Amino acid sequence: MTNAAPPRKSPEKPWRTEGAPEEPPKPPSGGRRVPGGWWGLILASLVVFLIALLVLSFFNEGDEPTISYTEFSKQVDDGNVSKIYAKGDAIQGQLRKGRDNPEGDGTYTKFRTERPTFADDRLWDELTENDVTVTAEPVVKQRSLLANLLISLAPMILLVAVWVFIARRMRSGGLGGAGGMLGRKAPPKPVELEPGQERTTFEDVAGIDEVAGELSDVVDFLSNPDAYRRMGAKMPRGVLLSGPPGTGKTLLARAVAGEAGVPFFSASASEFIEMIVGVGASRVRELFAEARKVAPSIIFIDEIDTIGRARGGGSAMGGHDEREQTLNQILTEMDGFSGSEGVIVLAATNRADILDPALTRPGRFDRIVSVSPPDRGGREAILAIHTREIPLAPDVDLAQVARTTPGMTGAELANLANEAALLAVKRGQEQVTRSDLSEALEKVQLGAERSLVMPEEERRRTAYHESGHALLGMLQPGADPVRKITIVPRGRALGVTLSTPDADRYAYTEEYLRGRIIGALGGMAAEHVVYDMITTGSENDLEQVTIIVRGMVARWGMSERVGRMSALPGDAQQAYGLSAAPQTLDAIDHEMRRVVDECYEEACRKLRDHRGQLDDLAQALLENETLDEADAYRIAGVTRLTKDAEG
Ligand SMILES: Nc1ncnc2c1ncn2[C@@H]1O[C@H](COP(=O)(O)OP(=O)(O)OP(=O)(O)O)[C@@H](O)[C@H]1O
Ligand SMILES: [Zn+2]
Repeated sequence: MTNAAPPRKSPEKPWRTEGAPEEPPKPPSGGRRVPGGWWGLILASLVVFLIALLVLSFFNEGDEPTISYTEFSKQVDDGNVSKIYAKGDAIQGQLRKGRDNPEGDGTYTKFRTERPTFADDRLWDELTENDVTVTAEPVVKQRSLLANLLISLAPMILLVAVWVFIARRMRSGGLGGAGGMLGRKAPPKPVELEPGQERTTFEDVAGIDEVAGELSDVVDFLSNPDAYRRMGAKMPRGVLLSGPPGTGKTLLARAVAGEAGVPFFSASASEFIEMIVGVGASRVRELFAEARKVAPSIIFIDEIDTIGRARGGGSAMGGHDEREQTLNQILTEMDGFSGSEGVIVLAATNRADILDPALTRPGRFDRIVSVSPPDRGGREAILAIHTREIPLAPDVDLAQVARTTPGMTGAELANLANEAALLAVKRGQEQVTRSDLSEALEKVQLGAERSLVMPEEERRRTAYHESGHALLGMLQPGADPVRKITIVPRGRALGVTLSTPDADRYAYTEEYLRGRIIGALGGMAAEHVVYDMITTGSENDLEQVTIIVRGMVARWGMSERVGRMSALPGDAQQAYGLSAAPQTLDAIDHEMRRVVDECYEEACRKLRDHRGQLDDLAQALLENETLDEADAYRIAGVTRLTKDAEG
């Protein structure tokens, strides 16, 4: 499906309260790797600095020892000192010839010392009495004219050198000049397609058939460019694959190349960005040149949003100019295609909404293909692909696994299959069984178990916290069924309650969203109702609540007072610098608080009304640690409200 209109919301991840660890947040784009060139520059400056130091020390021979003021005083009294330089209280001096080895430890002829400010001596008189030549100022030894010149000019020379250096890089695009010194990376290498080698095809991609279909004419063109050329037909130059992480965008691009049997060049946009302006652009140039040499071919650029985000938006580090130059170079290269050259650029992003409109203009990435997480059938097919090489026990039902994994992406499913296989190996089995799969699923969904000995008191409180989530989830009409409750610490969480929908969900009602807020507040409410106190254990819950309520009030028009508009920016608007008026922000704040307060009150009230069931659940959790769906509903005495829509 080519999406001109905003895409429907894709099915959401199963939600969990006290969520197990999410993927670690990616660092802000733009600066995601330490640019090699920058290090080179630092190294160069260091070398220059060292040389300067060497030159200096050459002119500044001999380090005088520092002696105590007492000794100095004595030397003066003994008439050993011939002359001194003084600046403030710092004194440098020289001994008379032949008097250089006065008593014991010293073999110095020159020295320095510091006169204590409180020294209440008659230094001047002593000096004159003993015939010492006194010179005030330059404490620093007189240097030759040349050395002085060098020192004063050194920073200037350094600056100019750096400037010339950067300018050269810019002009030569990093190809000539001192390029080698900066450890420039080799241009991206194509993935060779040797006859014997197994190549990725559409067979390896499942669950996104309509997307593969959309790309089939690209394959057609690549495998037979002459036919298109004769007809004078123009192919799209760029196709943008847009979708959440792990949905198989890279896999698809590879499959297109594999199907057509053409070379595949892949690069991640963040690799282009260097601190030094011009390097990214030159890398782009090289990449396209390579691809043209062996055309027809495919260039795949991952994370295109790193360089392709709309201008004027909040710029990340990594240099605005560099990003813009790299982007411009890509656009220029794409404009440069005559369309029949046979180089097609596929790019991937999970943030199509923030892309610079220049990228999606006709003749560039004018075809946007959105890749969504797979539906139930798709999940089953993906599981089948990733268990092709895994011996499955007869009790394994992939359709059933697919039913219990709404929202999971291809990458997550691949991971699930692998985890199950690992478990089977660990247990010394010949085949992967149903129970391996369900345990692997638990691990993937809830996070890995942690062996953590919890004080009894805290275990109890956790049991009530999770029971609060679970009971409210079960009581809420239309809420996602509770699948699992556990007080075994997992990931960063002390306990987890997992709810997943029966069927894939695409849009949400206000009632459902309120239900989710109430459920998410259930943990805190239970602690409040049972212990009359709250703990820090609800941080993650509150984050979820905030995200949902912000959406309801400021983006989905569910508050009368704020009105039917997207008042708070989504990223697209942020990129264009739109933001709400102060009064609107006030109203949003007020409304968000109101909704959350209402939900919290309702959560507490419901838990008080159903205190018996709450106690039963908590007790069962303390005894069993983990409850599955059937147990949970039975113990709470709640009838399952939703029907299994898909199975
Ligand atoms: N539709 C699918 N069919 C089969 N396998 C899939 C599918 N989607 C993902 N996978 C599996 O997940 C892996 C990771 O997917 P891939 O790297 O292509 O995702 P992506 O969308 O490019 O992710 P990202 O945005 O993080 O780069 C693939 O190598 C493949 O094993
Ligand atoms: Zn919680």
